[in-house]
Amino acid sequence: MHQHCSTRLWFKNSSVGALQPPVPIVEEATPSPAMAADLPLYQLLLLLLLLVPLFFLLSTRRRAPNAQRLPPGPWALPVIGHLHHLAARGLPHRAMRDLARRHGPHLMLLRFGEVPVVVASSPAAAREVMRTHDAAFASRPMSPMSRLWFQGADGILFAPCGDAWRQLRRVCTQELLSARRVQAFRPVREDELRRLLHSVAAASGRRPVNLTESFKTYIADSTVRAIIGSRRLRDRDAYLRMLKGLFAIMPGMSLPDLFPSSRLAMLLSRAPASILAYRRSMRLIMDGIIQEHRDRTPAAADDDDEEDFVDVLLRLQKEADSQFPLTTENIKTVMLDIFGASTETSSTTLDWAMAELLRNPRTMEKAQREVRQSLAGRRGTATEDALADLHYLRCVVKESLRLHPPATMLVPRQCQAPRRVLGLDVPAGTTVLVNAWAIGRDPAHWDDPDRFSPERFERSGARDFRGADFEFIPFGAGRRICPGMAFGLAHIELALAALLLHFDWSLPGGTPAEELDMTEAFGIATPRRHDLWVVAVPRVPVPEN
Ligand code: HEM
Repeated sequence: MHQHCSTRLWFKNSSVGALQPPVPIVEEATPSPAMAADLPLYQLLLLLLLLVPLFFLLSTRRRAPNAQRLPPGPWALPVIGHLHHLAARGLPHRAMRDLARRHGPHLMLLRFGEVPVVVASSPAAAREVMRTHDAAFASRPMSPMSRLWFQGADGILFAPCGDAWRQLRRVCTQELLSARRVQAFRPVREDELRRLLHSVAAASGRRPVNLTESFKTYIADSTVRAIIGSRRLRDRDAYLRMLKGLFAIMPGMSLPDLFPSSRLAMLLSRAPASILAYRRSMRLIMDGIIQEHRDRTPAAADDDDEEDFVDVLLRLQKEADSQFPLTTENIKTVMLDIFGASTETSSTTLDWAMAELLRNPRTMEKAQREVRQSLAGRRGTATEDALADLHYLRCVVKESLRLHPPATMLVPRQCQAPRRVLGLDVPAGTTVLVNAWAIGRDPAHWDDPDRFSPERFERSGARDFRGADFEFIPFGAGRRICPGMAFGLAHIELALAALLLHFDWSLPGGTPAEELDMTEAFGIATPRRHDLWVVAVPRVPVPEN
């Protein structure tokens, strides 16, 4: 399949395809049969050389009714395909937006090594992929490195669409990340928030605080507590380092993933050995956690609301009917999936939101006014009951996710059966990326798209991110939409409200707001290039307990 697609693509974009038949020149150069008889041999050969490609071009055109109409794309090189276009243009979501503007504003076909990739860059194309043809595009590509990592226990995040994924998706939406379970973890969130506030308060007024690091700790500790019931994840820092290293290999850009049919790529690349080493070490940590949970007295996990994710998964493993048993390997993958999907996305969103507020002091003032008026007298701090009244704060979070969706290109999908999308053919097996970042900044759908303006979400009928408005899709849409939205937003809104309530904020050394560097870095959740160092001045005392 790959072979077939890439061959077509190369032909389509090769110089033969690009230089359309210059008809007048061909007509001038085409002699009559009588003339041909007088021509010397080399001129005849030249004529043949001109006519043969023309013949093929016309015969392809005549076959047009049955031929595939593939999405357009820029010119490709042999072997590497379009990778050079990306290498020359900085971060992938920006490079692909720029390429799409010139070559395929809705759909664009690229080739990464051997792998055909379609990029959807408009709300119309995103709607086709994630609503009209949702079932056909609901799978994920399984690259050689993913296969090595999962070894049959695919989990949920990167799992191809099938019965095993469906079962785990149900476990996620109905058990692990249901509204009731998110609510049950409220004391954990509030406790971790207190730690965050105390660490900021301890430094405030005296030295700048690294908020980027504080956010990472807050989200990671709260997520770990939800998963394993304790913040004592053995080898936590080593684990986080491994996760980072793993995500640097996994997004399909290693040599074996770019050339899946090549054994040489597998032999030359260091990725397979790294994947296996990470797999061994990370699963060892998971084994320890699972064993501890199995060894616990049943009474310890008796109360439904006290269960952590591992308790739930082990309970379901016992209860599950035998058609799709929940294997221990699968439980480990789900633990890793949830940790990986939750931590970077939520902490990066918090980081961007605070950075935008610092860069836009009037917006910061307005959000603080709302928070302080609304929370005045309520237990002296931010609690989750109060969040429902913070309409402007919610708009701040939405605007931040519009400008800085952590998953800029969502999570890759794969086309399972050939589909015609907006009049163009997407062959089965094609990887599909949706450029959510470009869609959120598209001037055809957003006024002044690069400006941070939460007010745009205050208007009635404003867009929402729950998968119905395809101009705004930071959590994706359709059957693979993020099931952790409520869990993530609960952390983000609570922390923002509390930080705006208790402190006033400025940049170290009196740096003017507009000089805050907002450059993005390459990373699994597209973080800011530099950590966010800030000065916090206490306004409302942080309660002791
Ligand atoms: C700001 C926070 C977050 C953002 C922006 C985000 C974004 C996304 C996106 C774009 C996808 C892919 C959707 C698609 O393919 O259409 C996704 C999938 C997923 N997310 Fe999130 N996410 C966030 C937080 C979380 C949290 C906190 C959790 C878990 C606690 C989580 C768990 C998952 C899982 C398990 C999937 C895979 C779903 C599947 O493939 O069926 N996410 N997320």
